[in-house]
Amino acid sequence: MNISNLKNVFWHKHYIDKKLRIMRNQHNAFVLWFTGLSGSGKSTIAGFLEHLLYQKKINTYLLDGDNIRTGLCKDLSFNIADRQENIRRVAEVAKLMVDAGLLVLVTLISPYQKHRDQAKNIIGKKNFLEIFVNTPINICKERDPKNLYLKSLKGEINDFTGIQEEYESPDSPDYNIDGTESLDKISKKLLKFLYKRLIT
Ligand SMILES: Nc1ncnc2c1ncn2[C@@H]1O[C@H](COP(=O)(O)OS(=O)(=O)O)[C@@H](OP(=O)(O)O)[C@H]1O
Ligand SMILES: Nc1ncnc2c1ncn2[C@@H]1O[C@H](COP(=O)(O)OP(=O)(O)O)[C@@H](O)[C@H]1O
Repeated sequence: MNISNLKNVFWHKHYIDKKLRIMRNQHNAFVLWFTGLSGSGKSTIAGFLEHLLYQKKINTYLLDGDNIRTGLCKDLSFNIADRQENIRRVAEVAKLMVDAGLLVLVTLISPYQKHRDQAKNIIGKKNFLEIFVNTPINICKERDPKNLYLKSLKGEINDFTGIQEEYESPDSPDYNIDGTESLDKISKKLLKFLYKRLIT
């Protein structure tokens, strides 16, 4: 980023702010950043959890990697620089959504700790929870609902996470999900973890 672009730009503080929105929503707003291998269960778990939260009248939005890559990030590839830019853009959007009073669920592979830390810095440490969907790669390969592991093993994809490209497990995630447990068990435990954090 060229800092000089911001020389003549001034932040405008608006009257309706996060504090007022949180008061009206009656729950806190922050980001749950789900990271894990392809096939680990990120989208399924976040979607299941969002359904439960909806029933409890929690205002949410789910930013899903595959979906975001059809619009906001459709110009980006899977090389390291583009993955970083993908994560940066999603972090900026998530930050706005937190300001809008939402509980934001982000599901991106986000394979590098450095990029996840950058997302945390953009969003703000107190509004960011790193959730590791910890599923062994052999199980992800067995699941392979989109045949992406198969394609990368056949050489049809050459930069697939976990095959040609690395996945760095989080150093110290805020929450660890055993991705081999049932969805029901995973989401009940997650709800319990979230409960006190959602209270205003
Ligand atoms: N080369 C390569 N590596 C990893 N993933 C690939 C690749 N090519 C396509 N896909 C599909 O893109 C989804 C991951 O996109 P993300 O935006 O989450 O990736 S990243 O955070 O920028 O690394 C990923 O979705 P999930 O399987 O849900 O994780 C795949 O469907
Ligand atoms: N806890 C779970 N137990 C069994 N299967 C699961 C579980 N979570 C996800 N799955 C299945 O695994 C596959 C990959 O899940 P998905 O949510 O698409 O992963 P990701 O978003 O990390 O790529 C899907 O077919 C999904 O139904």
